This record gives sequence, C-alpha cells and structure tokens, in this order.
Amino acid sequence: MAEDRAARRDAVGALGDALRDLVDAAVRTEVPIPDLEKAALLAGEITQLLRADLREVHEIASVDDPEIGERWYSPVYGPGSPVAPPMLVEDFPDEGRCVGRVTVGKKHEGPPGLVHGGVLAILLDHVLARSARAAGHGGLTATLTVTYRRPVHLGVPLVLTGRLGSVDGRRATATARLVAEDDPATTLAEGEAVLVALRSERASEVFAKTGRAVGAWTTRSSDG
Ligand SMILES: CCCCCCCCCC(=O)SCCNC(=O)CCNC(=O)[C@H](O)C(C)(C)COP(=O)(O)OP(=O)(O)OC[C@H]1O[C@@H](n2cnc3c(N)ncnc32)[C@H](O)[C@@H]1OP(=O)(O)O
Repeated sequence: MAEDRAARRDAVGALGDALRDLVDAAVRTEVPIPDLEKAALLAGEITQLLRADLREVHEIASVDDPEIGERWYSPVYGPGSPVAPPMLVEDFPDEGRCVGRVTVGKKHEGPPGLVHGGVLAILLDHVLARSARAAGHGGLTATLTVTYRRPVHLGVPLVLTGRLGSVDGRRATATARLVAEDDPATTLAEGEAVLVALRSERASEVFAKTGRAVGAWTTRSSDG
C-alpha cells in the first residue's frame, strides 16, 4: 500500500529536526575523543539505515511537489534538510513580494560569531527568485549581486524581503533586503538579481534526468 504523503512529510520533518540538532551539536561539541569516536560509529549506523533505499541524485523526492516547486530537502527551507537553517518563507504573490524568517546557527559560521557571506547569498538568492516565482515569473538566477553592509551575527532572528521588480519577456529583476527582526531600519545586506525563465523546450532538456514535469522553472501559466 502506498504510504500516506502527509504522514511521510511529518516523518521527514521530524528526522530533519533531529539531524539539524545533531549537526549543531557536532559543530559545537568539546567532548573527549572517545565520545567523538563513539558518535562517529553511531552516525555510521544511521547512515546504513537510511541507505537501504536511496534515490538517484536527479530523482525528485516522493514528498516533493515539483510542479509547484516545493522541495522538502531544499538547503534553504527544506524541513528534511540537515544543512538548511531552515528559513520559513511566506509568499505575497499579489504584491510580488516574499518574506523569509531565519535564525542562522553555528554550522553556517564565517568570521567568528558571524554568518558566512555565502550563506547570506543563498538566503538572498532564494527570496529574490521566490518573489518572482510567487508572482508567476519562475526562472533561474542569471545574475546575483550581494552587498554586505553590516556584519550579521549568529543566533539573531533575521527577516529577508524579496520584491519582484520589472518583467520583460522571459527576464525579470528582483531586489531583496536583509534586516534583524529587532532593528528593521538597519539594512544588513541587499541583493539584486536577474531571473530568466527557461523556454519550455529548454526546461525539458535541463530537467530530463528528473523524469518529471518542471513547470516551476518556466514562465508559468497553469501550475499553481
Ligand atoms: C518555492 C521554491 C522557490 C525556489 C526558489 C529557488 C531559488 C534558486 C535560484 C537558483 O539558484 S537558480 C540556479 C542558478 N542559476 C542557473 O543555473 C542558471 C544558469 N544559466 C542558464 O541556464 C542560462 O544562462 C539562462 C537560463 C539564465 C539564460 O539562458 P537562455 O538561453 O534562456 O537566455 P537567452 O540568451 O535566450 O536570453 C533570454 C533573455 O534573458 C536575458 N539574459 C540572459 N542571461 C542574462 C544575464 N546574465 N543578465 C541579464 N539578462 C540576461 C537575455 O538578454 C534575453 O533577454 P531578451 O529576451 O530581452 O533579449
């Protein structure tokens, strides 16, 4: 009997939570060497359990909805991803806007106590692309410009706002701003992007190995 997808999503999210706790502990621990060795053995046992049934790298997860673009293992927002911060994102499609909320922990540290700049770039890229997609202009990031204005500290609740700018054929522009939740007047970082929607025949080529429909990366008309 096919598994219930909602129940599987719950289980994937619970494993994601547990693994994120594990990763946080792994990058912060100062336990003695024998405990590190024991933890490595235990982690190996978990790996063996999960490897009993693996997807190929291009295969889309059974919990995903590729038409809408919902990805349960997204490194940005995926509930099942051990490496995602994860960011919670809310779409406001009528306003061409989306808002992400995230607190970045030790695993994404750059300079001591600060968030890695590459991690800020991925968070900005996500809200930039998503603000366009939510308004019906799905596309790949063609250019991304990040301006780092202030150091961003670990453990601080952050708010990222992406806004769709102009749309010209398959090309859209978007801007994004990153602030601390408790100091919304101070810009910590900004992003600008050009997003280009794939022609449908090109999308078929690019995503052929997934064996699935991929409407979310083209200019959308029917997927929702
Ligand atoms: C709910 C989930 C939300 C998920 C959000 C996830 C966000 C993730 C975002 C990403 O990370 S995307 C992954 C990283 N990006 C890529 O992999 C893109 C790789 N590059 C390409 O595939 C192609 O270069 C690209 C699709 C961007 C453009 O190829 P095309 O062959 O479709 O472009 P073409 O040359 O036909 O140009 C189409 C239009 O775009 C314009 N264009 C293309 N590249 C451009 C560029 N770099 N800058 C400005 N404009 C550009 C081009 O001028 C033209 O404008 P016009 O129609 O007005 O003439």
